[in-house]
Amino acid sequence: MTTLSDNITARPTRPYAPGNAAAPGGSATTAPPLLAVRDVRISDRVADRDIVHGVSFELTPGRTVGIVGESGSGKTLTCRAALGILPPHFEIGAGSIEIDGTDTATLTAADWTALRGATISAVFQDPASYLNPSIRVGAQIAEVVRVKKGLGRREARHRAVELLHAVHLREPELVYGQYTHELSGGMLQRVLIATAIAADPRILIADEATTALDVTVQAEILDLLADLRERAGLALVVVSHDLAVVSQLCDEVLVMRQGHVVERGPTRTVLHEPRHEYTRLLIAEHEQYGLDKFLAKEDA
Ligand SMILES: Nc1ncnc2c1ncn2[C@@H]1O[C@H](COP(=O)(O)OP(=O)(O)OP(=O)(O)O)[C@@H](O)[C@H]1O
Repeated sequence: MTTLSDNITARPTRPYAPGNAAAPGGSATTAPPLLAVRDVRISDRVADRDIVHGVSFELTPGRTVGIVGESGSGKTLTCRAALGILPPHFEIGAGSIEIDGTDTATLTAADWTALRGATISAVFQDPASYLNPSIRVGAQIAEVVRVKKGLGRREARHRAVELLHAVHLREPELVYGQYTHELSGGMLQRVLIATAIAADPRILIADEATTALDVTVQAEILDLLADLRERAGLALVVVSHDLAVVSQLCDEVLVMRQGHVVERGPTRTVLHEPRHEYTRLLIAEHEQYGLDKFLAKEDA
């Protein structure tokens, strides 16, 4: 069976060379950033206050940036800004976001609709709330393929089954015909990932995508994301409050607190030699959850 990865790698994309991708922080690189977030400030117009006070990062194909920090620190708003889906009374007050070289400030609503799914996509926590309970999950994926890729019904169905296979769901034909209430949390998260990658995006934002899952399923989903990144050159933004998740997946990490990036750098450096007191606190809090294990693995 043809897998998603086969299909994605077969299409002409910018070259992805794991060894020569940009060093975190953006030094020597051949690939221009797919996503460039430059000193973005996000404000709440109703409350008349700034919520995010200047976030910057660049993401090239095959690379992963992690955003960690306490609840309410602005991680999700930053992602929503990159997806063009800020809540109604929020706005980007300063800075810029470029997706594949295009300043998103110039995009119309129709441009955004075309871009989302096809270039930048996202997976959030609580997959059930993003899927329609009364439509078979496979049909929901097929619909994305039909609308975004312009395939006919039969091809879209075939592609949806391929995608279910690509996210390592066993018996994808069977899963295709199931409803959300028939699937476990881990299966639903895989279905949501399949939906998110259905139109072959180049950037995938995973915002607390594994938070609600038990440890084993979480590890499987993280492996799946890493696999998609390696095989398809996906660029990933991983938002998590869990440093173990970040240490496993991310090349670079931003630590946010109260809307500020208090520390950023290569993941290993930040986690091994934290400079900011808040990062040290986060690390201390996480030690009991097995962060040591991942750090040891990276050192090996
Ligand atoms: N739709 C909204 N309406 C009002 N306030 C909001 C909304 N979305 C976010 N906020 C506020 O903006 C701030 C940043 O929220 P954001 O969701 O980005 O935080 P976060 O770092 O992702 O937190 P968490 O880890 O809990 O998801 C918080 O104070 C939050 O209450």
